[in-house]
Amino acid sequence: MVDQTQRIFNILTFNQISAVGLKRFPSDHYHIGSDLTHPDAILVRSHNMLNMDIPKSVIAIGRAGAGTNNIPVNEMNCRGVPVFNTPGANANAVKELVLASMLIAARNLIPAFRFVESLQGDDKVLHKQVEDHKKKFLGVELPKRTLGIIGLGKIGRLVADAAIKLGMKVLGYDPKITVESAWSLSSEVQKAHSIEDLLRHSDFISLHVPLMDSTYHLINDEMISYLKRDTILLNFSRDAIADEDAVLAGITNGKIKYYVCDFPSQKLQHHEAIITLPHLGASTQEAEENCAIMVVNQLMDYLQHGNIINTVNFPDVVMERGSPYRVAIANANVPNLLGQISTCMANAGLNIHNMTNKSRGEMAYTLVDIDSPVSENVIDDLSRITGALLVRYLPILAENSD
Ligand SMILES: NC(=O)c1ccc[n+]([C@@H]2O[C@H](COP(=O)([O-])OP(=O)(O)OC[C@H]3O[C@@H](n4cnc5c(N)ncnc54)[C@H](O)[C@@H]3O)[C@@H](O)[C@H]2O)c1
Ligand SMILES: O=C(O)CC[C@@H](O)C(=O)O
Repeated sequence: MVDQTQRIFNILTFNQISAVGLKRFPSDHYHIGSDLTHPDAILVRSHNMLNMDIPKSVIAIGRAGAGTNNIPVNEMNCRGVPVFNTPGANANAVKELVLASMLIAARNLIPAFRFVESLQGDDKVLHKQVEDHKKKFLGVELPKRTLGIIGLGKIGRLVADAAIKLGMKVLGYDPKITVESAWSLSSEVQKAHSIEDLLRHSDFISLHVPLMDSTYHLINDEMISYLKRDTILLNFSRDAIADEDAVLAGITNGKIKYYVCDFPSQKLQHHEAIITLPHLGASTQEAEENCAIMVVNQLMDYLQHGNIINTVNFPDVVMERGSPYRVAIANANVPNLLGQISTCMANAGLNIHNMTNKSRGEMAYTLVDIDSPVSENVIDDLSRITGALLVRYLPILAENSD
């Protein structure tokens, strides 16, 4: 029996994870490194894990950020491995970059800057060139213009708030909006009847949806055909949410004035109407720290106590410890699993102190606190139940257990 406060957890890191977060792992019980061979958990940002062999030892993945399209979530479902993320922890950073991008595009700042950089001659020549040519960079102001926001989650609603404060009208579209988002959304955000409605009536459009099958090429030729002329399109979500060929055609036919996005590609490079940034949305000191702290706290709570908060594949399940002997079971959401767990424990003469079970789609998760120690045989029996994907015994025996 391994006391969870005594054992060592190995955490494999991909990408640069803020030290402010990493140092929350107590160094006597957590080994952190980028070259560990038998990791218990992986900490990642944007590293592409889709075609990678994830060691069988991995029981959790923590994404220090929002998007999890770089992680094989379905494969992890089959293994009963939760994929954590950090909702909202970098939302303000993205919001600020979206605001900056709207202003940069509205005032033609990139071509204006390039123009000034290209000038040659003394100050007198320079000043003349500036005054002769500045009309080419005539911009527009934001108040009273309409910003259409697709996706009103953690980022979309912050962008909406900020745009309203700048005097813009905001149209929002999010058919899957959560109750929490709807409550925190400004009443000044107008609901678009459809995505076409939003596209037809916006001067600026900002995308804030996750990349999934249903959002792949959400912005395509047809959607671009609905745009007004000279729309400014902002994509700080993911590259594949907008079809690059459709965007390029939209620029050529005058529908799109600027495409500002966080995801460079060869097709998008060296184009006057395209501003790409090197995936900078979450790259602020504050966001990196917030994400790292949040994901590390969530991982530790899961590894030591089995609690689950903020995953993309499991329900939130948190139970205060009612006894030192806890079993955590990640299971498929199928009938009679709880009955089989209880029977297995009763057959072993174990008394259940407290138990919780929740499901989300195909996945479910069960925490059971037992009044007495649980033998390895019982854990083996539980693991053999059809649909039980990952069974962990998490006893805390030390006096000072936290
Ligand atoms: N550029 C960056 O560095 C950066 C940083 C953070 C997040 N992101 C990207 O932004 C995305 C959104 O982040 P978030 O924190 O706001 O996530 P979130 O989960 O809080 O919000 C996403 C919203 O999109 C909505 N949605 C889903 N499908 C939709 C559809 N077809 N049409 C309209 N709305 C739809 C959801 O209902 C949800 O409200 C992330 O998934 C990630 O890909 C990028
Ligand atoms: O980690 C990053 O720098 C980017 C994170 C961002 O794309 C996200 O989805 O949260």
